[in-house]
Amino acid sequence: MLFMVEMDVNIPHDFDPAQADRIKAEEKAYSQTLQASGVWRHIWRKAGLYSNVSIFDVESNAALHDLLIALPLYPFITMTVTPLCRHPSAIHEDDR
Ligand SMILES: O=C(O)C[C@H]1C=CC(=O)O1
Repeated sequence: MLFMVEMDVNIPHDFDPAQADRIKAEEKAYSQTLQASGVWRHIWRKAGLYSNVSIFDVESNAALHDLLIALPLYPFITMTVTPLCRHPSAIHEDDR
C-alpha cells in the first residue's frame, strides 16, 4: 500500500540545540534504514521549508502508523497522510 506523507517539522526555538542535533542524527539513520529496505520509497524536501513529502510502501495502515510514531522527530512533526493508488495513465510498473 502506498501513502504520501507530508511532514512539517517544528522544533521549539528554546529546545536544547545539542539534543536537537542528536535527535536529527537518529532520524536520519532511521530514515535511511527504511529507505534502504524499500519501505520509505521517496523523500523530497519542500523547497524553503523544514518539511518533506515522502512516499511509503507498507503492508497496512497499522504498519504505517507504527513506522511513523517511531520517528525520533515524531514529537515535533505535524503530518498529513494521503493514501495513493495507481493512476490509469501511469507507465511505470512500480507505481502501484
Ligand atoms: O528533515 C526532515 O524532513 C524530517 C525528517 C524526515 C526524514 C529525516 O531524515 O528527517
